[in-house]
Amino acid sequence: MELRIEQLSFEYASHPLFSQFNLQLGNGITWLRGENGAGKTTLMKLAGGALTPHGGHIWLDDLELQAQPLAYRLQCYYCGGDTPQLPWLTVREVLDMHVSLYAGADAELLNAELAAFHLLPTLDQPVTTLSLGQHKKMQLSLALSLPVRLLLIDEPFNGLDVDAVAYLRQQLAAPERLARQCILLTSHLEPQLPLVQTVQL
Ligand SMILES: Nc1ncnc2c1ncn2[C@@H]1O[C@H](COP(=O)(O)OP(=O)(O)OP(=O)(O)O)[C@@H](O)[C@H]1O
Repeated sequence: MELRIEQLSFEYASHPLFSQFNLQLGNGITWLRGENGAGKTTLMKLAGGALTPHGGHIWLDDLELQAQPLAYRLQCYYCGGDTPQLPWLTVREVLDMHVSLYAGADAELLNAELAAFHLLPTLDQPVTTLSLGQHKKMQLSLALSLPVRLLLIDEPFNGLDVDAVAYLRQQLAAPERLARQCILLTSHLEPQLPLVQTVQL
């Protein structure tokens, strides 16, 4: 599996960020580094199809984002620090929506992740009532269980309690996962994970 970004350009109104930018990632974990404001989150959103490039091409294997945007997006999951997109839903409804969107999603696997993160008691709460750390755990439960080829995780360990950090490290480092998924993560601290590549922005 491979993520390929070629000749990418992107700018915010007053802020050029990427010009003729290239990146190629294979299976396993890539650590995306860079100072505050370097563009790490923006790059992850571009790679996940949440932002549209102003130029260039992005492929996941033979799927080109611009040519097959829906099919491409269904092979990615972006786990960011954003607040809930659909604030009127319960936690269960947010999760169900993802399970029904992603073909092959395994509800039992998702349940196991929710249990590991101690989120089962929260399922019927409005998603807006989750704490920051619980919201992160909900997103991480999806990240760890959805059958996607590309995982994009912004600051995976921020806001997590000690047990959750240890659990997440163990899950991300599982050899079976590293062999089948391309994982791009940002972290200001050394992630202490088996890395295949470090990219400095
Ligand atoms: N929606 C937006 N509109 C305008 N400018 C933006 C927007 N989002 C981000 N930026 C700007 O783009 C630059 C890159 O932001 P981005 O969030 O990608 O950086 P980052 O490397 O993830 O930073 P950090 O390490 O602080 O999270 C920053 O200067 C930021 O102010």
